[in-house]
Amino acid sequence: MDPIDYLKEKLEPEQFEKIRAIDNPELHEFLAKYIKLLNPAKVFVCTDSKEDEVYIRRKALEYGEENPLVMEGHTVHYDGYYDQARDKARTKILVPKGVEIPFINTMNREEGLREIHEIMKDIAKGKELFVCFFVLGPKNSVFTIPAVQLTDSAYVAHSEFILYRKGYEEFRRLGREAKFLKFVHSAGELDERKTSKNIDKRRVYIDLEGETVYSANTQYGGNTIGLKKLAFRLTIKRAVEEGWLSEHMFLMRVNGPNGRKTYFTGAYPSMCGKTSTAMISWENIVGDDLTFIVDMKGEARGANVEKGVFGIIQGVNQEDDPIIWEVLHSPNEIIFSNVLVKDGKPYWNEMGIPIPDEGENHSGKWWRGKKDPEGNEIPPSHKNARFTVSLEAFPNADLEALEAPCGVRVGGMIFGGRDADTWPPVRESFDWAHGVITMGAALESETTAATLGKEGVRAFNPMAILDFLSVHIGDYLKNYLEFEKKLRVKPKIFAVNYFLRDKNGNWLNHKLDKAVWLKWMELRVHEDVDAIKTPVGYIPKYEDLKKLFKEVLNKEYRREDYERQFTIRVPEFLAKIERIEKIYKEIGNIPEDLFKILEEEKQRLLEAKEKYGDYISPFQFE
Ligand SMILES: Nc1nc2c(ncn2[C@@H]2O[C@H](COP(=O)(O)OP(=O)(O)O)[C@@H](O)[C@H]2O)c(=O)[nH]1
Ligand SMILES: C=C(OP(=O)(O)O)C(=O)O
Ligand SMILES: [Mn+2]
Repeated sequence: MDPIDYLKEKLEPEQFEKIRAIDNPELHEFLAKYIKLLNPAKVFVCTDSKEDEVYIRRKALEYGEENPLVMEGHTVHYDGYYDQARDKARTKILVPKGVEIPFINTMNREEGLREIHEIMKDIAKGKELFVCFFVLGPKNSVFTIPAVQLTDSAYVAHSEFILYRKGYEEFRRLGREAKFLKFVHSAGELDERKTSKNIDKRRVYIDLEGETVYSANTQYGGNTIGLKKLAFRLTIKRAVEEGWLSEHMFLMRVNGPNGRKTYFTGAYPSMCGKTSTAMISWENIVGDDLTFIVDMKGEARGANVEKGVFGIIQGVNQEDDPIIWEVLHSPNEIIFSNVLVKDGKPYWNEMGIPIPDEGENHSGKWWRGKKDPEGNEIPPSHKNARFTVSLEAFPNADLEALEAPCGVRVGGMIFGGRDADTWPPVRESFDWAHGVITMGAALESETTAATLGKEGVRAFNPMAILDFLSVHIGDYLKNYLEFEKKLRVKPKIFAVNYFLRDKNGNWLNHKLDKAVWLKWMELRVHEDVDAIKTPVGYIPKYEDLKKLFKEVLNKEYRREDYERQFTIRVPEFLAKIERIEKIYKEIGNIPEDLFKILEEEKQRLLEAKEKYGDYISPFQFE
């Protein structure tokens, strides 16, 4: 049967008309195929109208995937107890037979498609299926990528309305021209708490060839929100093929002297500080997770892929995060996930106020001391509990930059991770290639609760992107190195580390110190301050930081703190280079420059060691 005829027969006339209004046979074919396969009782098609959005929100409550909280606009959603993070093991990139890509969990495409289609057969039986249209990036711009999402979860659809720009009209405008991404999701059978029941059949399969991602038997946003980490795999591939950058980066404005606005991107692995950095009260957030960077007339221009925040709530407190705190306590449209609820109010770990001793959380009815089946004590909220809210709710959002069709000029790019013992808090690369290789490609970070599995293990994570990489790392790095040649004005590249510890495991920095590093980087982009040359890049001078600590945080910054934080740890740096070299040597197709640049860094470190010893005070280099 012709797809359009099938849709006419299956959908109610009002819904069918919405589909018919989009002149795109490829879309019709896709919809017909998956509506047939998933076999829902009912289909709802979302246009860009307010009513359709309200309908989704209402359905999330009606179907019990969300429950209202006392504050207007607030709801709570729970994911299953074992469905609280990204499932790396069961997330696979589908590739042609025989193809293996280093570090990437791949599967033979035909086999994967067969398996997922089997799992998804009749999976939405008895449920309502939502068909939603969005765009990645600002509308009608060089960044725009249209996407269609099928899901039987009103929670997923609701999250997407908060996080992405509506795209129905864009599909109508583009018609057959739309080169769109496709997402098919089903939460599968739900239990009495409305959480996915068949976790053993949880799958996230990414079909690069068909630009389609399938997600089944899971609800956690990192596994299900199509336009977020699922689309990211597809856009990385497009970017590498087309010569631009699709990155795991926040995008923010740092306010310099005399009203100067400088935009920065920052790539840190999940749970390593993207949202907390972009949210610093006196700077301005444009995005907190995903950024597209293209060259335009020789400038690197960045745009937020999204328009909302799916942020980690643990640790959000009134003192360090006054703006998020205020937003979370105002009648905005917010979905709280996997938090503790008592008397209709949400609570989370480390929120800086007393938390009730019982209530409801991701484990069901909860009381202090409750243990899970593995014997672990269950905290009030899950470590990876989140809030979902639109950027419009934030007084510190730079909404003009958010919607700018040409994006904003990127002045600096930052790489960072959880590193207890090697990298200083902030440093600047000698040039683009030095930054790309020694800061981006050499990034390591301790694993976190954002993915299932053991936490706190140091892991190779180039550009904070390893979990999402869909192409060979060599091709990805070549594209990065090539990108520089398109640029007349090059962003400076920096590395940060918020997570240095002393021998007793105490942090060497406060959570807000990052605000100072940002101001220093802003000055460096414009060469307003000098810096100290070390074997691993430029680091700040003590006097400049002392002044900034006073101005930004009204804090005294002691010489001994500076010295401890910015000591160049030669043995750790050398060990790291060795680990990184070994990793890259074991795989082919790596740009020669990578080994050359690492070797040069090693030689500089060895020379310094000869002269000053293993642990070198920053004052030695002045
Ligand atoms: N010790 C320490 N923890 C931090 C710092 N910045 C953020 N965090 C914590 O790191 C976790 C993840 O931060 P978030 O910004 O949400 O990470 P994202 O996933 O990269 O967006 C939160 O629990 C924060 O409280 C910091 O400077 N120092
Ligand atoms: C949604 C996620 O994003 P992040 O932790 O990077 O904010 C995730 O990693 O699942
Ligand atoms: Mn985040």
